Amino acid sequence: MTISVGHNQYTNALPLFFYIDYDKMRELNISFVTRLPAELNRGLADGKLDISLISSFSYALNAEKYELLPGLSVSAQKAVGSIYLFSKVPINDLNNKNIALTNRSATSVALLKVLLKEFYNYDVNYDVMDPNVDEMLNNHDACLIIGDEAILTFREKKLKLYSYDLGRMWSIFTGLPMTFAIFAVRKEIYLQKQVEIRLIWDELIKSKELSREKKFRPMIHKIKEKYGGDYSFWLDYFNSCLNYELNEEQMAGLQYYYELAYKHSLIERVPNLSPLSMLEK
Ligand SMILES: C=C(O[C@@H]1C=C(C(=O)O)C=C[C@H]1O)C(=O)O
Repeated sequence: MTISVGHNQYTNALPLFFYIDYDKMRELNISFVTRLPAELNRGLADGKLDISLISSFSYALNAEKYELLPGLSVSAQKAVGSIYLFSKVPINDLNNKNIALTNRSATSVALLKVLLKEFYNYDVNYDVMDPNVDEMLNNHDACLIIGDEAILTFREKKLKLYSYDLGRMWSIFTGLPMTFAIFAVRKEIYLQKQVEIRLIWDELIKSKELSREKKFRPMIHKIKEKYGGDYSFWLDYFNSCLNYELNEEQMAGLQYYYELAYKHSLIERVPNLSPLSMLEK
């Protein structure tokens, strides 16, 4: 039986995947499937994927079927650099307005709803759309875009629109980091395939550590060919904005996010946040 691993195609996730030994994985019948976050969330929930980087919000919706892997996440200490609310008007004028949401996210969509309800007490009309800023703003006052599209939009539009980094907003209001994505494995697969899941986890941890040791240099070289930008911009993104750990600090941020999502009826219960301890080194 092949094990299908979900690989997030956005640049933010690259440090977790860049140094994986894909030849070794293939020999072990482990295949990597590259998709956008919303597709990975669906794939793991439907059982098309066995283990995946998924939106932390999606974990809350399916926690009874999943196990959480330790030591891996896509988090931001403060500003995240790729999750923006772009707005025609200042955020203080967004009450009762229309906001378009990217259809590629789960965590950030719920995070925006939490932030605008809990800390601004706004009522907002939301519509989910493809992440094209011009189309989104055609009929809406603001839009939420994540990932590579957000990085490129910020670069092009930053002088014309108000932009709000959701990681920064979360940090200002709560003093906590925000965890956007985590690694989950389906419980039934974990029970059958503990050895292989452990091997995959080792590779992900190795990739995370090597990426940091090499100062993200080889991967930035590749990213620049596709997206431009200079080394210091991308280094800042990987090094200062993003964080790939899942330690107590990230867990505290995630726990509070879930509590607020529950308070505002976005999830039915706050999930249990206990990563698989047997996997720890
Ligand atoms: C930092 C990011 O993290 C992510 C945000 C996600 C979400 O909002 O559901 C899911 C996975 C990550 O890609 C980003 O996409 O910009």
